[in-house]
Amino acid sequence: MKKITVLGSTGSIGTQTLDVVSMHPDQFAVEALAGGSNIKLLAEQAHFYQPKKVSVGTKQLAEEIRPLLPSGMELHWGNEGLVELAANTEADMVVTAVMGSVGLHSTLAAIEAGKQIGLANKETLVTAGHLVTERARAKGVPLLPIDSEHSAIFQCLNGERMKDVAHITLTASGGSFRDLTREQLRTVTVEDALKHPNWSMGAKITIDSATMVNKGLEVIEAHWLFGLDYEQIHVLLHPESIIHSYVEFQDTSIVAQLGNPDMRVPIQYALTYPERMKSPAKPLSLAEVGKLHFKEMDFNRFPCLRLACECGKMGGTAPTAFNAANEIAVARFLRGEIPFLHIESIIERVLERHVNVANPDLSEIEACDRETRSIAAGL
Ligand SMILES: NC(=O)C1=CN([C@@H]2O[C@H](COP(=O)(O)OP(=O)(O)OC[C@H]3O[C@@H](n4cnc5c(N)ncnc54)[C@H](OP(=O)(O)O)[C@@H]3O)[C@@H](O)[C@H]2O)C=CC1
Ligand SMILES: CC(=O)[C@@H](O)[C@H](O)COP(=O)(O)O
Ligand SMILES: [Mn+2]
Repeated sequence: MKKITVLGSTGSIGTQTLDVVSMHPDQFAVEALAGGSNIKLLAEQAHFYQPKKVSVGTKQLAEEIRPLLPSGMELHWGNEGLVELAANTEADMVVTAVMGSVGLHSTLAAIEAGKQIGLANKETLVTAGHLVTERARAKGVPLLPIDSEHSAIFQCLNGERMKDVAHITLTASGGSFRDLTREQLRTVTVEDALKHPNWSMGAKITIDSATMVNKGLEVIEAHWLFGLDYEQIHVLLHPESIIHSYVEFQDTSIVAQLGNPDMRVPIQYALTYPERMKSPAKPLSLAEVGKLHFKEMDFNRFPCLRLACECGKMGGTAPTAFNAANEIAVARFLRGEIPFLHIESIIERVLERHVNVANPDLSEIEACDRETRSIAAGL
């Protein structure tokens, strides 16, 4: 039995991770579950999966959930709760599925405790990729990608040598507004933005997909996961999200990973790696699909992708600032405080002011994250 801890168990990735666990009850057991504010769902999960520890977002929520939990179940809260569940259990793997750079400390704690990481929380690698990958290397801990594009690349690279890779291509659906002009983007609503054409995901990543920030975060994530130069990481528009990403080798051979858009496949691969098991996902029929479409990425239509790549290349605290500005701007958009196009202008203005710190340590990353959030909230 592989013991799994899920941080962010009440979210889109978290619930699908638990679906995968339920599909293979003889293979997986749940060791600990952390949610944020959805205490009703977390309590249900606690009764069903019987984890040893549970954590919620705040002390107040801990008081509210206590009577709903099985008696005697160990309960934690806040960032300390996430760290406790990440490090102090008998889990073999920690699935990092909280949203945002709040996941950084718990990911580092899980690595220090020698846990395998099933990595969905891409913001962690964007905000502090050099620290996370250095600690994972030092501890001999694998970072197993859950993000669909990175899982695809990981699968394409199986048994290959990195020196044979010419470049990789991350595919992008184009998001909710892919057919709109920039002029039309001025008046789009939150409701429209939350309708992703292919994937059902949490609110923040769905907005990131519409701004193309998601692909920018994924370029930086790929840089750290696969140790590739930014010039070797390409992005291609592919509206169907059937080819999840691909690798081109020095001899011009291309190896791609395909499937219907269903996150349970990459989640399960991270959990079972290097083995494969049956999945409830619908098998892909290329005959039914008929045609696939591709288009060059337009960096003027999607300026956030250009900004993210520039920050990635710059390194230091630039990606930290990019990520923090985006997290605040998206939260403000979702609350109805700013129009859609202000997400990118907030990121631009934050970056204009940003003073880059090269090779930052954890406290410098935290300071940049905190200060950027405060600036972005005031713009
Ligand atoms: N959804 C997807 O298909 C994909 C997601 N990802 C990445 O996976 C991560 C999760 O995404 P997704 O599942 O969509 O997001 P959701 O918003 O659906 O879920 C986020 C989870 O994190 C919890 N959470 C949020 N803030 C805190 C906090 N401060 N403390 C503790 N828990 C917290 C939420 O709890 P609660 O709801 O109880 O408040 C919820 O369980 C993101 O980094 C995203 O980029 C990557 C690829 C695909
Ligand atoms: C499912 C997944 O991995 C998301 O990150 C997805 O990639 C979003 O789609 P686009 O960013 O391509 O719209
Ligand atoms: Mn993705």
